[in-house]
Amino acid sequence: MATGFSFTLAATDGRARTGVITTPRGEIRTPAFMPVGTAGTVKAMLPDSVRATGADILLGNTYHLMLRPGAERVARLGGLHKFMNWERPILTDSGGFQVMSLSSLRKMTEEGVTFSSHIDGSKHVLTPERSMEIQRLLGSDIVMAFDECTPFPAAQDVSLESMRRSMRWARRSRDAFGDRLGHALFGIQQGSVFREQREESAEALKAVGFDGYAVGGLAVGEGQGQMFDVLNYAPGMLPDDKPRYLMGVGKPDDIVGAVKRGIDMMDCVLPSRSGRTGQAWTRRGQVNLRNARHADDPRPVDEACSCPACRNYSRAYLHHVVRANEMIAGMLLTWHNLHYFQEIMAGMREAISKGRFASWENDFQSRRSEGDI
Ligand SMILES: Nc1ccc2nc(N)nc(O)c2c1
Ligand SMILES: [Zn+2]
Repeated sequence: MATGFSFTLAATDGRARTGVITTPRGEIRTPAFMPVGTAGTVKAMLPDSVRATGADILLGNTYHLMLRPGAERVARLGGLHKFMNWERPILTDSGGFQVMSLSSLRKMTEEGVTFSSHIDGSKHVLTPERSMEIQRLLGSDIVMAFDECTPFPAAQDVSLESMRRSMRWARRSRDAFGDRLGHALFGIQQGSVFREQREESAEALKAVGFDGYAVGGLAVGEGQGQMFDVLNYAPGMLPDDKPRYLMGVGKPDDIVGAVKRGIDMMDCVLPSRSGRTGQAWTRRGQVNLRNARHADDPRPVDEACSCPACRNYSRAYLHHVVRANEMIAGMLLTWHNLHYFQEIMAGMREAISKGRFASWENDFQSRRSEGDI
């Protein structure tokens, strides 16, 4: 156990939980949503703005930062926190998922993965040991074990072999991580949509021992129905006194459904990526600001929202700057979306602490009309 890192459960309501992860760089209120800062920036946001939306922690990526500007360079410059001017906790993904989704000329062996950079074609290697070294060089507070995200769909035997390799890599990650005081190492459960494989993976991870446990291998195209089917049992296989992190999720109703099933942490590019394409997520559904019907609308995106975009700008203005492809469009809509996602998390934390999650969820679902509003 890494001292200086701890998780305290404050309340549960059904399978939903709320609590606090304490780290030397600050507290993380759970359930927590992590904005994605892939290459050392949450796109279109200043770090202070990210904090203003209510984020306690953000996510960085081993794959992107090792390729550019390079992990050793970031370390020479004082580490990722100083480099990107974010002094609160950072969780870094371990790279395997991004290698498989972004790089070319990949070759996977028991040792690890060799690949060519999607930026300049240069050759690179990622192994559990190198991934731990990169995340240490970055100064990551929460390090993810090096795994293979089993592609979906996968035949049962293919999934089994993939999961078992990830479990061998989890052991190597733990051994290479050492005991970085104040830093945590999270294991990642695999096993696709196969219950007995999820069970075997959870047992293997518990035998190694981690500071937190992620549910990996989901949000890979299986759809919400199958994801929830797995979440109906997978989180419960993981230790209940450690944080449970669902990777790559998701839309607002995915997030609520995951917390309802026992998930404590999530990350997704959705609020920032969709903000850059003119999409606003609101408590009543999605608003596509590209749509001409907003051209003369003096109202804010959401009257009930206190973010700078809703306080100071009309839909007409946002429609204009989106259509004109002005930078402020991505800035304002990213800020609004991240603010709204954090509002969902704050609402759930409060509801769980008061034993009112069911009525909060009912209210959340009833406000959302389908389609554009
Ligand atoms: N949907 C996702 C997103 C990110 C992931 N990262 C790792 N390391 N492993 C997985 O299974 C992921 C799945
Ligand atoms: Zn807003």
